[in-house]
Amino acid sequence: MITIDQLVKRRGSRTVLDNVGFTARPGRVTAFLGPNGAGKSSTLRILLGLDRADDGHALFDGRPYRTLPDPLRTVGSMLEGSGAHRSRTARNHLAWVARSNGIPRRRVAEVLAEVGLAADARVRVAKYSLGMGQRLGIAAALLGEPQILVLDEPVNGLDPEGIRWIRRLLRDHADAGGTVLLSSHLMTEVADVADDLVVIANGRIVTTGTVTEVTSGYADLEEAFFALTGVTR
Ligand SMILES: Nc1ncnc2c1ncn2[C@@H]1O[C@H](COP(=O)(O)OP(=O)(O)OP(=O)(O)O)[C@@H](O)[C@H]1O
Repeated sequence: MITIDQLVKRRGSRTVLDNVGFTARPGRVTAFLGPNGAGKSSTLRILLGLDRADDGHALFDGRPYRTLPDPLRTVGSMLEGSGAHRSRTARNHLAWVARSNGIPRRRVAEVLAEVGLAADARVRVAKYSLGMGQRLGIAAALLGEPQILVLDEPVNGLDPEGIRWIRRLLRDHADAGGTVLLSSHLMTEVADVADDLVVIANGRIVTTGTVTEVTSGYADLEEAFFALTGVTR
């Protein structure tokens, strides 16, 4: 379970997160949705201990990320692509992440197969397409077999087959009892896979609920998104 409570983040005189609060529950795919600059990455960075909040809490099963005894086995995350050095191969990168987190080496081959990168495991990351980089980032997130997944824009750069694949992966993870939180700036991208939506605009949560609850009363998914976030077409 992910609990975000009254999160406040200021940058200079600007409040980029204004009392942001929501939960992401086990067995559910929760999509964190909002236009560019709404505050999604800022929230996820605080959740993952990469940035500090000025106020509020962001917790995994009641604990901040920094205090988790075995973080990669509890939470798998991906922010801004793979995070791998360009001169490394996918295999080297994952082996390094596994080694530095006490994860058995056999997991490297397992996750490479799971994300469809086995044949490209010895290719340097510099030669990867955007979609392959996303797959590598997801492979790293899966290494520790975590119960919770936090993924920032995981669909970004994936082709239609890749999008179908990630939706299946996230659905299966939640169906197996996992907690999945993913961010997106496109309602149409997540409506098929998400159970719950959390919509943010200008640093404030504007609505939360199931996909049906959030989109009812609107002509279509895009209409709902534009109306809720105040984005004008
Ligand atoms: N390091 C930073 N310094 C100053 N302002 C920042 C910084 N990072 C983010 N911001 C500002 O905080 C606000 C929220 O940005 P954030 O990246 O969290 O939005 P987002 O919803 O993730 O958008 P996107 O979909 O474009 O990634 C924006 O106005 C952004 O300009």
